[in-house]
Amino acid sequence: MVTTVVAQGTFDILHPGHVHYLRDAAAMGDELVVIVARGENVTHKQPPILPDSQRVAMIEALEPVDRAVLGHPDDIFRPIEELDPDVIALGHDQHHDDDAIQAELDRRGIDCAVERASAREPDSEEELLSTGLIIERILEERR
Ligand SMILES: Cc1cc2nc3c(=O)[nH]c(=O)nc-3n(C[C@H](O)[C@H](O)[C@H](O)COP(=O)(O)O)c2cc1C
Ligand SMILES: Nc1ncnc2c1ncn2[C@@H]1O[C@H](COP(=O)(O)OP(=O)(O)OP(=O)(O)O)[C@@H](O)[C@H]1O
Repeated sequence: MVTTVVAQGTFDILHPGHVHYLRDAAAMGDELVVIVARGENVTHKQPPILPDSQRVAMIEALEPVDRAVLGHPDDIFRPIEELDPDVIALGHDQHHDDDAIQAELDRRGIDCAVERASAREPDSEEELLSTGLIIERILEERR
């Protein structure tokens, strides 16, 4: 039986931390589907610069990813119901509460584990493993 893993995030300006996360998530099962957050739903930090369709296309082009889909506008569990994954791989710093997600999966009758992916640390002082930090660097150096 094929096991499906779901990863999710904004993925605005791509960097090696994203690749690490998606490789880690892919290693948790046989196929990896990525739910890309709608820009309108990214309210806990600055919204993405790049449009939804461009972020989906870039994630789908990455080697560990089998499929990328744009998230639902109102109900983040709707795509999960449709995809029926075996594992949800949360990013190491994603603000979602693991137990709350597990409780909602149970409530909806979805048999799925919730795991945390590992973090990748910068391998040099110059490396920027955060979209927010890349944008800060651009604003500092390209005014
Ligand atoms: C299990 C799960 C499912 C999600 N599904 C959606 C979705 O359908 N639509 C959406 O806009 N965001 C969805 N999100 C939220 C975003 O992927 C994301 O967590 C957040 O908006 C972006 O912030 P981040 O990149 O800091 O994680 C989901 C998150 C989780 C944990
Ligand atoms: N250095 C990293 N190591 C491992 N995972 C990462 C790293 N950076 C981002 N991720 C993961 O990639 C996913 C998408 O990240 P997101 O789009 O929020 O980018 P980000 O670079 O963390 O952005 P920002 O720093 O602006 O919040 C999240 O699940 C996050 O945990």
